[in-house]
Amino acid sequence: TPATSKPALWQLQYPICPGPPGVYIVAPSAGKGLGVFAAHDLEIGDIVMRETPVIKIVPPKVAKGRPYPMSIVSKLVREEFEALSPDAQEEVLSLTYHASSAEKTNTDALGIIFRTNAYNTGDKVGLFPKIARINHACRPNTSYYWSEKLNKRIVYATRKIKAGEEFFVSYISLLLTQEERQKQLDRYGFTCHCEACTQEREAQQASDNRRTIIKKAFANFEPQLILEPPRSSKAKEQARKNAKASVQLAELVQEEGLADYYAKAYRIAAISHARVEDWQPAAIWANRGYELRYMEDPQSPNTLELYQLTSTFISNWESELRSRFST
Ligand SMILES: C[S@@+](CC[C@H](N)C(=O)[O-])C[C@H]1O[C@@H](n2cnc3c(N)ncnc32)[C@H](O)[C@@H]1O
Repeated sequence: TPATSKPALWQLQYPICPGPPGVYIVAPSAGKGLGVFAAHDLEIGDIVMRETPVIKIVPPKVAKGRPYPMSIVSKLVREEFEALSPDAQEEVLSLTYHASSAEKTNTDALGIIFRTNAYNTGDKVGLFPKIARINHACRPNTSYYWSEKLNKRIVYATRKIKAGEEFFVSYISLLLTQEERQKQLDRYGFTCHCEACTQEREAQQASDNRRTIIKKAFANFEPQLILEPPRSSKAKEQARKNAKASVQLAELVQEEGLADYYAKAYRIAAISHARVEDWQPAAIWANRGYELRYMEDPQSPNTLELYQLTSTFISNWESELRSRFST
C-alpha cells in the first residue's frame, strides 16, 4: 500500500500499539568505548534489560580465584558459536575484548571476547551481547541477577536514573579499596575513572575506610545471625551492642552508596533487633530488605526468607502492642 493511502477501517478501530518506549540507547561513552544510556527517567527497581544468553558454557573446574584455562574455554565457546545464526555470530564478534600481547598471537579471539564480556550464570558462564555493552562503575546505578526460571539475566535500576545518564554495573566485588579494585579490573584492560575512583584524596581515603569496615562487619556479623535469643547475660549484652552496631552498618553502606549491599545490611539489622526482641525496628528493617530483594528477584530464597522474617517480626510486634495495651 502506498504510504500516503488512508488508514484502513480496522486500523482506526484497532490502532497499532507501538509497544513500550525503549529503555536504553547504545552510544559512545567517553574513554570507555560504547556504553548504554537511559532513554527516559527510571525509578528504583525499573527493569533496564532482560536478556537470554546466546552462548552458555559449563566452565572447567579450577581452584577458587584461579582463572579458567583459555584453551578449554575457547574450545567450548567455539562449539556453541558455530551453532548460532549468522546475525548472532556477527553480534558476538562485534563485542569489544581485551587481550595481552601474547594472547593476541596465540589465542582464539572468540575465547577472549567471551572472557571480557561473559557473566557467571548460575553454575555456568553466559554471554549476553546487549548487557555486555554496559560499562563498569565502582558505585553503580544498576544491578543484575540471573533467573534460572526465565533463562534470562535481568538488569534493574538501584537508584533513580535521569534520561541520558549512563547505566553502570559492577564487574567485581565492591567491598575493596580503590587500589584493590583496580587490580581486579586490570584483567578487563582499563583503569577505572568512575566517580568513586576519581574523588579527592581525602574522600577517596574515607571511601576506602568505609568499604574496609563494611567488609569486616559483614564477616563478623555472619556467625551471629541466628534467631535464637541469647541466654547468658554476657550474650545478651553482646546482642544489644550488635543491634546498635547493625544500624551503624546500614547507615555506612548507605553513606557509601553501595546499593548492591543495602538488602544484606538491612537483613543484619532486622535479625540483630529480633535477637533483643525489639520487634518494631526488626520488622521495619526486614521489610525494607524484603522490598529490595523482591525487586531483585521475587522468587529467590533471599526474598522468601525476608518475607518470612517480616511476617514473623510484624506478628511479634503486634503481640507486644496487644499485651502492652491490655495491662
Ligand atoms: C563488557 S565491555 C563493556 C562495553 C564496552 N565499552 C564496549 O564498547 O563494548 C568491557 C570493556 O569496556 C570498557 N570499560 C568498561 N567499564 C569501563 C570503565 N569504567 N572505564 C573505562 N573503560 C571501561 C573496557 O574496555 C572493558 O574491557
